[in-house]
Amino acid sequence: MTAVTTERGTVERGTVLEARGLTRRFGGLVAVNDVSFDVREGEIFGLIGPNGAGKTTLFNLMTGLTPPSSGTLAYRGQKVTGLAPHRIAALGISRTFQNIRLFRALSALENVKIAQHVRTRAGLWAGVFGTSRAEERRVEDQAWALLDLVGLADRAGESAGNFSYGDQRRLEIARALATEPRVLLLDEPAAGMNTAEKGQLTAFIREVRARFDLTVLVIEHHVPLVMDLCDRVAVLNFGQLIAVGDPAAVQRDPKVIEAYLGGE
Ligand SMILES: Nc1ncnc2c1ncn2[C@@H]1O[C@H](COP(=O)(O)OP(=O)(O)OP(=O)(O)O)[C@@H](O)[C@H]1O
Repeated sequence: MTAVTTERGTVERGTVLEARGLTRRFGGLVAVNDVSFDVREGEIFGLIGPNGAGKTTLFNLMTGLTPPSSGTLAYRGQKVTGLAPHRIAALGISRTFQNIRLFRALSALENVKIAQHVRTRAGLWAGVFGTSRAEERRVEDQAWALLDLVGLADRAGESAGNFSYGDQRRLEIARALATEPRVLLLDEPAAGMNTAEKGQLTAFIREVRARFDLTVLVIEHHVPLVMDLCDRVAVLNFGQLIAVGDPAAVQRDPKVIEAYLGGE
């Protein structure tokens, strides 16, 4: 058990995710190389590293999109490596993507409602038996609440493809939250955001964590944002984990400085 300080105060929390020896090879390239770390319940855990370091591949291993060559990931003590992405999502691990994956022609509201169906009975049976009115109303109300949370309720009827990058990223977060996750993985949430939007992102992610009692993992290139936002930070370089710890200590770590300067 570890003490974690959140908006709700300091509490003792256990380990949510345990990565042990996660490795992924693509031909001769070892994109993720024997990576082990723990993520504690309720923390915001940053994943940084130079381009091509293996950050997205690690998220793909954790969410079942890419099977590991070796190694395991356990979620609350249960091994999840080997499970299909939808099974991992149903256990409570949800994510956004570096390359936004919205249904561009559909409205913001429809995008959130579709994501919710991963979780609802309606999702399983709607195609066969139709959906009950009460269920449909619950899905609709929850979708509106999520759009309100991400500040897009007044644009619920607009096509997602019309939104700015920043708004699309917020809509992606609403979609990820619609699956009622316990762990949320954000792949470069600030990418494409303007300075004002980036400035609001820290408060927004913290609010989302508190509201939904989440554990958050975030891949982010914008170092000031990572340092401000994260409780702990892990650094990947050429697929290997070279540092894990509190943001200030990681920033001072000679191995980390070398990795970043070496890449320039
Ligand atoms: N499906 C794949 N097939 C072959 N090589 C891949 C595949 N996916 C990733 N790679 C390679 O694995 C390495 C790690 O890529 P990855 O996208 O995980 O890095 P990253 O740290 O997320 O990079 P960035 O910060 O640029 O997004 C890169 O060399 C990449 O080219």
